[in-house]
Amino acid sequence: MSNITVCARFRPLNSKEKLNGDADSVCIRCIDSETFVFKDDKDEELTFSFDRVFYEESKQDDVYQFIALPIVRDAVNAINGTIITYGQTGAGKTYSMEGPGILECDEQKQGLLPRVVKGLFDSLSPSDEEVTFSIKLSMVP
Ligand SMILES: Nc1ncnc2c1ncn2[C@@H]1O[C@H](COP(=O)(O)OP(=O)(O)OP(=O)(O)O)[C@@H](O)[C@H]1O
Repeated sequence: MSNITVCARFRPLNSKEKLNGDADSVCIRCIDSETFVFKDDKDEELTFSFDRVFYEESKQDDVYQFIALPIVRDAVNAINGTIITYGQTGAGKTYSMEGPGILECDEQKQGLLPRVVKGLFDSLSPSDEEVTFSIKLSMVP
């Protein structure tokens, strides 16, 4: 796998979109876990491939396991990693990163940030007394 992993995630329709009948205009057709077909407004079909495509039913943990866990494992070995979300407003960037809320108690709904913090501490080996870890957290308000 290359050093850069690029994924696409589709969120489910929200209640307003369902009421509007937007389900009929969904223009994405799943091929497999790496490829989907997008039908444009001229009914032309375009095929897109990514390292992984997360469809509507994808779980927060699926996203964590594929995208973030390798980075967490590398971080413990002093290898830098970055996760960037990109998409139009309402696409689901915050949901993927934080979950429905940063203080979300339902573990299944927790996004990448709380999972990464937990994964990081779970990955530190307390048995090796020769190694010390320094963990710093900074946030841009
Ligand atoms: N995978 C998902 N499953 C369920 N709900 C989702 C999912 N992704 C997003 N949502 C919901 O869709 C709405 C918009 O998502 P979110 O706020 O994450 O978008 P955003 O890309 O961060 O938007 P903005 O750029 O405007 O901040 C929220 O109500 C969120 O809970």
